[in-house]
Amino acid sequence: MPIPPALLTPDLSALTDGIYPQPLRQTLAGQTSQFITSTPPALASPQPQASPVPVVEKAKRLAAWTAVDRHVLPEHKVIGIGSGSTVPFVVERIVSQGKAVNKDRVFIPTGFQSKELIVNAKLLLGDVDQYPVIDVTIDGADEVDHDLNAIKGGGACHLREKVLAEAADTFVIVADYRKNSEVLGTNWTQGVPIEVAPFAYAKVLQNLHLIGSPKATLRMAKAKAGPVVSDNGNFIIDAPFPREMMQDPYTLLTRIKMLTGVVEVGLFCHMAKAAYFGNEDGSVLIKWHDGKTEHVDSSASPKLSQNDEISATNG
Ligand SMILES: O=C[C@H](O)[C@H](O)[C@H](O)COP(=O)(O)O
Repeated sequence: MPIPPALLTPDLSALTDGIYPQPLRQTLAGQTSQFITSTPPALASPQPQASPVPVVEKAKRLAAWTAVDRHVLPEHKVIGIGSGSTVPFVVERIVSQGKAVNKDRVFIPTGFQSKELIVNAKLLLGDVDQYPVIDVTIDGADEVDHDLNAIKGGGACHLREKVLAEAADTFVIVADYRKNSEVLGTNWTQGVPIEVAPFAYAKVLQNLHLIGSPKATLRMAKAKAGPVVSDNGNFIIDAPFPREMMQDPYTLLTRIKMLTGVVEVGLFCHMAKAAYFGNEDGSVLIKWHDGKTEHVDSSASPKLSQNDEISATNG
């Protein structure tokens, strides 16, 4: 199986002087994962060659940095951190705001991956049961429509993600240009992620087939025999629906949620205040909840020069 390219690692050197409590346990730093950024292990010489960052990764980073610059302000003390491959860039930008501002903040994860990101960045970790009111949550998405409705759950994290989105005064989505759609299901064709109680999965599947998703299937794990199990111990079903049903995601959400055995649906309707899309040309498109759009051209968007190259440490 090809090893995915390493994601860029935040420069944490400024945060290691003892202001932050040391982790109580060893984390997964150094392991290769699609989602976890960590300091790579020391490599024997010769040093690996730098290779250009793929355009999509730059776009994710631009979206994440721009959103952090605008929404994670010094007065914000409780911050929700979403899941996925765009979110490491959110943490990277927050770390770059400096230890003075970060020492009074607590960060709430949406799952195992974001918990590792927070701990590895030596930021203070909290949980939503301690902090049910969050100043701002920033998260990725699998697809976002013209009304800022989103499909989420490609990484099976949407239950906790929805709780943190709801708990937040401000919920902001960050993504690359591929996620920007008119209608959900256009680019993200594998279906709406649905978290279900394991013992009820067959019944939920049957009911999903009946309400309009004949191809709904249980999500199977890639490097394990059997189904994907969420951070909450549940199964995930992916349910593709026809375009006419995806055009009204709120109605679809309520229908799916009514099925007994469903824990949460990866349709986020009327939740986001703004969605930031990094573009291939270095610009950022911002879609606001009131229908307005804003275009930050490449000359005004955050500069990526310092990290334009990525070490091919996994190569
Ligand atoms: O369960 C996973 C989440 O909903 C992610 O936020 C979503 O899949 C987007 O991930 P990425 O930023 O990797 O596209």
